[in-house]
Amino acid sequence: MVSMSSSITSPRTSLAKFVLCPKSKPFKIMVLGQSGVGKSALVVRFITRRFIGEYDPNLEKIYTFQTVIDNETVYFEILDSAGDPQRCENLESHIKWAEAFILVYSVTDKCSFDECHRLKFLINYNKRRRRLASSVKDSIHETPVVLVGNKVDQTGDRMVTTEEGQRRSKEIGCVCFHEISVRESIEQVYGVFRDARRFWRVGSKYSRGRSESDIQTSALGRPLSRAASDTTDSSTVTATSLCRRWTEFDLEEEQQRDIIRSDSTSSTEAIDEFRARASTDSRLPPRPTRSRHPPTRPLPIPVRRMSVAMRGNSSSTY
Ligand SMILES: Nc1nc2c(ncn2[C@@H]2O[C@H](COP(=O)(O)OP(=O)(O)OP(=O)(O)O)[C@@H](O)[C@H]2O)c(=O)[nH]1
Repeated sequence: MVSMSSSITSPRTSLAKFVLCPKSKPFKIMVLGQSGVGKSALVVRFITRRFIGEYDPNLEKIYTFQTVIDNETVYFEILDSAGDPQRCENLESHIKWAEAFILVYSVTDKCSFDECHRLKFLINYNKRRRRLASSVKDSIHETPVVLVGNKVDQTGDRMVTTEEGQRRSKEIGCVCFHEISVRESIEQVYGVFRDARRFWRVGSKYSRGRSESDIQTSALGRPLSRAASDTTDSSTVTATSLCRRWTEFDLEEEQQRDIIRSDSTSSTEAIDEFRARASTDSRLPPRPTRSRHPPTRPLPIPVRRMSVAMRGNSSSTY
């Protein structure tokens, strides 16, 4: 159990609080995932910088917290959804409330990994319905979902590989993917919230009227990737086995590299295969016959233009 009564509020009271202070528009983020994956640990670590081992699994709270991200003060409202999301009655209304999501699984629990698929579907479903009801401008703004594989410190118990996490992140359309240990590293935890905020910011700028190409460059291209690695300190560098972050852009790049790699390793096989195909033992299927003189295209029927002498006519007769 953790005592954070001063910063814990219900959605309604916290909103009322922020209405009184118009400058502090909160950034509403929801942490979702199966029970026991470390959602409360993640949120409390972000807020207090401490790892607290045990939490009441039935406490569903909104934490309000203020910090600086990219030189900007951000007022977080973090909803830590509690317990089993399959039994949570308010899940859909909570999803509608949030502006960004952190979808957590434990790398030591395959079920929690599979659950992310369902939860992402639920997010899409509820957000899409909401967008349809709102303006066209809002509909451009996708809600960012960051996929997080937690408990990488438990190396012996790992059931989900890094590659599976990367692939899943791309399949279900998350903006980026992190593997972290809430227990081991505050920097990794901070990186998750920072990216959620960054992607949300890019999306909201987009919906305020920036061109699509601008957004793609800054959200998935070099500038943002570089910005993320700017803050990479020694702990993040040495912890490549413990923590890595991938944007969709990075994944595509890695896939392309894989393709090149696989091409180069199988080059001799490819040559052999080519040679085999080049053999004329008449077992190859016949090529489709192509006529020497392809049928000429029918010429367009000439359009006859008729000039009508209007002289002497009154146009009003038409
Ligand atoms: N080894 C390890 N254990 C962790 C880590 N993060 C959380 N835990 C432990 O995992 C257990 C569950 O953590 P919680 O934060 O309560 O998980 P939750 O997702 O909030 O669970 P519910 O409240 O039931 O939804 C606790 O015993 C934590 O101490 C981690 O990074 N490494």
